[in-house]
This record gives sequence, C-alpha cells and structure tokens, in this order.
Amino acid sequence: MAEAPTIIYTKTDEAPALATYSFLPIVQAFTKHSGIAVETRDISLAGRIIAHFPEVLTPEQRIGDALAELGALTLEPEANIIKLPNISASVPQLKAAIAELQKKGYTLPDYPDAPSTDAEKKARAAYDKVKGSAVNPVLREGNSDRRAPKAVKDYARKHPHSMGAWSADSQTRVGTMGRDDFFSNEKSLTVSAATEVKIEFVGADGQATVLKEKTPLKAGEILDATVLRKKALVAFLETQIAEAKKTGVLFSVHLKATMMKVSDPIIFGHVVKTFFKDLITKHSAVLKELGVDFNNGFGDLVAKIQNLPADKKAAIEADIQAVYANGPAIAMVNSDKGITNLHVPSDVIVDASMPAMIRDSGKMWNAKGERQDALAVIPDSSYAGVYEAVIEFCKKHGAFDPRTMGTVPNVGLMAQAAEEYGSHNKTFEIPAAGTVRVTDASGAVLLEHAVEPGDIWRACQTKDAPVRDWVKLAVHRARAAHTPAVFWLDEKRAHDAQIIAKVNTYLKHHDTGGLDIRILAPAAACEFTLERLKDGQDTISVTGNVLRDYLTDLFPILEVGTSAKMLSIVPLMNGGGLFETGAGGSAPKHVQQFTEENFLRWDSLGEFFALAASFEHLSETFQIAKAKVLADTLDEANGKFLENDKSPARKVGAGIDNRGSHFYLALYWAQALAAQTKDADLQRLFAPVAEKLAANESKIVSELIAVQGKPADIGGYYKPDEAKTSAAMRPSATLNAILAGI
Ligand SMILES: NC(=O)C1=CN([C@@H]2O[C@H](COP(=O)(O)OP(=O)(O)OC[C@H]3O[C@@H](n4cnc5c(N)ncnc54)[C@H](OP(=O)(O)O)[C@@H]3O)[C@@H](O)[C@H]2O)C=CC1
Ligand SMILES: O=C(O)CCC(=O)C(=O)O
Ligand SMILES: [Mg+2]
Repeated sequence: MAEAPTIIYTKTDEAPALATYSFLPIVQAFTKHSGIAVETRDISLAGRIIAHFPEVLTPEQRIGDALAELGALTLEPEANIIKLPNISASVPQLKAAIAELQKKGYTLPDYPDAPSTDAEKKARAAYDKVKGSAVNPVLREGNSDRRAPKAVKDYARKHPHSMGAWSADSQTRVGTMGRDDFFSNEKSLTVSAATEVKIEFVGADGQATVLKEKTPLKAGEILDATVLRKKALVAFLETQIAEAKKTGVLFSVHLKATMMKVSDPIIFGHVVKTFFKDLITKHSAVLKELGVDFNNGFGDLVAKIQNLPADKKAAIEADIQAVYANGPAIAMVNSDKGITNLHVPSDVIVDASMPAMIRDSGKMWNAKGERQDALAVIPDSSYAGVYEAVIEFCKKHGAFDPRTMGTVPNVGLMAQAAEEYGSHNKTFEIPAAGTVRVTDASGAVLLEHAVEPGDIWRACQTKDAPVRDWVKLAVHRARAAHTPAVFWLDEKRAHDAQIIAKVNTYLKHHDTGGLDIRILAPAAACEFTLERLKDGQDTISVTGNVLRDYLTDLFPILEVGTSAKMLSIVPLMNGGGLFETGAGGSAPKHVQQFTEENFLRWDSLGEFFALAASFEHLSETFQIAKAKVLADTLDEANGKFLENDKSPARKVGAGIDNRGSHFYLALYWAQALAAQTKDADLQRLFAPVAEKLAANESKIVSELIAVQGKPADIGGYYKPDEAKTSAAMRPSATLNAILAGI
C-alpha cells in the first residue's frame, strides 16, 4: 500500500486539460486537510513525446514516463486514477505537436515518414509508441462500466436537449462492404494451453517472412485473424461514391483511425485515393515527388502543394475543384475553412460522429454550411449494422424523446487490450500475393488466409481472465440495477462464437436467478434495445471492446445530449480503480473557441462524477471516513449542480462557461460539507468557506464572465504555457483568494 492515500489526476490535452487548470486547484484545496493527496501525472501528447527522448533534451526539459508509471500502478490494489480524455494522435497531429515542441527549444527529431537510417528508425519507433490510442490501452487493466447517473437522466428528462426531427423519407443511410471484409473473413479459436505464436507471410515462391516473431498466448485465450481485401474495398468505395452522387446525399466516411491506428489510416487512405482518383492519376509524378501520403488525409496534399511554384499549384487546385464539382457533395468538418471529411483521418471518429449525425436528423454539414442527408460509409461490416438499425428505427419512429426515453448503460469487455483495440501490433498491409499464417510453438498452423497485395490482415487477442471478469461485472450490474442485460454477440461471427462459449460457461458461476440475461447478435440486440428505449425501458448492453466504445457515445448522446455526463468506471482487476471522465474525447473545437473568445464550453460533469467515485473507492480501499464524507458531499453537490443547471453555456454571451461551472460546484460542495455532521473537522473547516463563496457569488461570477469575448493567449496548443494558462483559467481573484485561504 502507498504511504498516503493518493488520487492521481491525469494531465491530458485540449479542453479537458484547460478545465483542469481551473478545477484541480479546487479539488486540492478541498482535500488538503483530509490526509488525501491529489497528484498529477502528465500523460498529454506533448508529455509523452518528451518522455521518449531524454537523450536529446536538457536535464530541465526531461520528464519521466508517467504513462509507464501509471500502467504499472494499475496492477496495484491501491491504484486510484482519474483519467481525463487525451489526444489519440493521428500523424498530422503528432507532427504538429513535434513542431510546437521544437519551436519551444526541444531538439526533437522530426517524425520520419520513411525511416532509413538507424537513428530515424529509432525515432520512428519512439513516435509510434506515442501515436494513436496509446494511453487508454495501457491503463485499462479492467473492464468498463459506463452509465448515466440517475441525476443526469433526471436532469435530461426535465431539461431535454434539442433533438433533430427524423422523417420517414430521410435519404440518410449506412454503406458497408458486407463481404471480403474483416467481418466476413474472420477465423477464431481458443487455445487450451499456453503457447507462443508466430505470424508469417509466405510468398507465392514459398519464401516465409516473419511479420511478428512472438505473441505469447495464455491458456484459454482467444485468437482471431481476419483480412480486409483491398480490391473489394476500392470497388466498394467506387460504388459508394457513385451512389452518393446519384442519390444527391453527402459522401462521408466514419472510421476509428486513432484506436485502429494501423488499419484505419490505410482504409482512410483508400477512401481519399478513390475519391480523388482522377486528380491523383493526372498529377502522380508531382505528388510522388512531394511525398504525399494519403493515409494522413487529403490535407497532406493540401499542405505539401503550398510550396510548389504558383502555376503548378494553381493547376492542381483547379483539378481539386473539378473533383468537387464532378463528384458527390462531401460532408464537411469545417465548411468555412473548406475542410472536408477526408482532410484529416482523426477529424471524424466514428464513435462520436455517427451519434452526432443521428442526433441531428441524420444530417451532416455540406460545403455551403447547410445540413444535408448523408451516406455514412463504414467499410467493415462488423458493427455498421448497429448504426443502420438506429437510422432505420428513427426513420420509422421519429427521433427519440429525451423526456421519456429509457437508458442504456454499458458493461464493456476492455481489459488487457481485448479484441480489435489490441490488434495494431498484429496488423499488416500485405505487400504481395501469398498466405499469412499463424503457427504455434510446435509449428502447427492455427490460422491462415490467402492474401493479395494491399490486403489488410490482422490478428486479435482476448484473454480469458478479462472475459470472466466482464461476465461477473455484467451479472453484478444487472442485479444492482434490476435491469435486463443483453450480450451483443453474433453466433455467426467466428470470434463471437468463441466468446459466447465462454459467456455460457461463466454465467453458470453466478447466481442469475430472476435476472433477464440474453445473447443477441448486434443488429438484433440493437433493435430489441431501441424498442425498449423508446418506451422508457432500460437495457444494459454487454459488449466487446469496440461496441463499448461506440455505444457509450451513441446512447448518451441521444439520451442526455453528450457523453461528457457519463459515469465511466473501470474496476481494475487487481482491486484498484480507474475513473475515466465521461465517455467522449478532448473536444478540439472547444480549444479553438477558447483561444478566439476566452470561452470554454467544456462540461466537467464527467470529472465531477469520476471524482466522487474515486473518493468512494478511496474510502473503501483505505477505510478513511473523510474520503467517504468527501464522496457523499460531492455527490450531493453534483445533484444540486444539475438541479440548478450550472453547466457551461454553449456560446459566449450566454452565461457562465467551464470556469463558472467549477465555481458553482465548489460552492455546493462547500455547502454540503458545512451541512454534514459526520465529520466535525470538515464541517468547521468548510462552514466559513461556504459562507464566503455564497456571499461573493455575484462578484465571482462577474469576474469570470468579464474576461469572456476576447482572444485568450495560452502560449501553445499541445504544450500550453503553465503560467499563462493558469492565469487564463483562473481569472477570479476573489475565488482564488477564498481557495487559498482553505
Ligand atoms: N478517453 C479518451 O481519452 C478519448 C479520447 N478521444 C480523443 O479526443 C479527440 C477528439 O475526438 P472526437 O471524436 O472529436 O470526440 P470529442 O468527444 O472530443 O468531441 C466531439 C464533440 O463532443 C462534444 N463534447 C465532448 N466532450 C464534451 C464535454 N466534456 N463537454 C461538452 N461537450 C463535449 C463536443 O460537441 P459540441 O460542443 O459540438 O456539442 C465535441 O465537439 C481525439 O484525439 C480522440 O482520439 C476521444 C474519445 C475518448
Ligand atoms: O483511446 C482512444 O483513442 C479513444 C477511447 C474512446 O473513444 C473510448 O474509450 O470511448
Ligand atoms: Mg469512445
């Protein structure tokens, strides 16, 4: 056990990191007399980059590898980590972060696109560890329990967020391959004893090349392999682009290039290359010379042609306009700036993008800045059917009504890099025709696929202990919430069939008497859940890792307007607690709004709930009564916060922003501490604090609002300046003085 009970509050990126500058001083002031330490660890993108290059940095610049440290901590029973969302960097983001750090005097190597020297290869390997979803998989030593707290549901029922109406003649739909994709080519098995497998590519000439030398498997581990065919993908994309044009809807593509950091950028690249095929063919020599990599999005071309001689650049730009004129209209990320859905692989991320579209009448933004029906292309068909089901449901029944709809909590299999989300080190773009095979220690072939050049082959692992734990968590949640639980598993899918066998076995380890537990294939599970949802009934979704991710944005966004308000708990398998905040991301748009008009619309409710759960857990782990009091009073404050509707406004001029919301949380928390009688010290300590906060309410709020409306300088994006950001995020001298006095 650690010396003192400690909560680790992670320092991350973008909007949640900005919010931390304002909220953490409040938390530290409120806990400092309770014997509870609240420490930070920097797992921001910039921090992770810096941690990987000690040898090129000055001693003052160096920082330790906080992510590795926290990864190790998750295995300890005393772990108590509050994990805010962080950037999962695409290559363009990674390069931008490196450039910013270099400007700030960090002599980091450039990101090598095509590493050839040893030094470049080493730098690339280090950067690859930082790229994509590099944080969550390291910390997730447990499965996921995400749900909307009752107070949040009550709030949404009383103050429903706006929901775009759906009409039966909406042209919006999902396009998916359905064949020759990861779903249809999957093979899966469970190993009975521990072994070690090798992944090899065998060329047409019989020559074997090792793709991955060693992958240890534990007894009972599930191993699957599958392949998505490039030829079929490109043919599919061509028909989708033609379809979008023919039916007059926006062409859009929805992938997870961050979490699926090897496969999905390649797929994204094919979408870009297919959409701009004529342009690319015509200018192939120049583009090759410029080193344009379409896996980094169409934006890579836009950036790289900037340095061309004016006439050459203009010729390419004219041809770009020709593609836009001749092709289907394309969904925009920012129509004012001309940024399309195909510019950056991390701009449109399926878990958030599809629900946002569904909440908005099934429409996306076109180049004129108007909303329009869209063809949502989700190439692999493993999970596309879920969105299809929701869209069809909305066409038939209209939009959901937040005032009356039920709720869909999720119990997600996630621990130990389960399933697809752990596959990036076993994913390969195949160079030539041949076979990919997986052999065990004895040389026996476990799985194999015939492959062609450009095919994307991958293997996934799912360990047994996480599956057991997940089934236990599902039964526990179904019992605690008196709610039916549906395992979203498809017996016709190879991997799911293996999981279903385990689920059936492990369910027998528990008392399931009186519980309604079912197993349904995803689309059917979705329809079952949607029917109930519409009628105000709750249904727990028990899913694998990908659907965990997708559904915990989808249902919260429909039910309560945003996944920011979710309680997101990861009971670590060794007894610790990881408390993720919300279920969404780092909201890059919010930072832009903040620097332009000093207004942060980030809602920290997810942090508030995570903190209460963290105190609760701390009180149980260390048997500290004060932690329990802090948890209960914070819960109360959270309730009052919702009741009084103190979340940030969305727009400048409309009221308090994130900082104002933190003030109100502090006020209600202090009042609850002053009112409770379980701990006399805390009561004495907080009675005057509550009084001062209440007495200065209008002064503090006006100080916080006064700064709004002008640009804010935080001295950086990926590594903002500490002093500047702190000053920007704590503009109320009155509030600061009261906190300092605690
Ligand atoms: N756990 C993690 O670490 C996660 C990290 N990410 C990362 O975040 C980045 C951005 O991802 P993206 O897919 O755009 O998703 P985000 O969730 O960051 O953003 C989508 C939209 O959701 C809304 N939103 C999200 N959180 C909040 C909040 N707390 N308060 C108010 N609104 C909120 C905002 O919409 P609006 O204001 O328009 O209503 C926002 O523009 C990527 O790097 C991604 O990998 C994504 C998911 C989880
Ligand atoms: O780690 C990431 O990149 C995103 C995680 C995510 O979207 C989620 O867990 O909901
Ligand atoms: Mg997600």
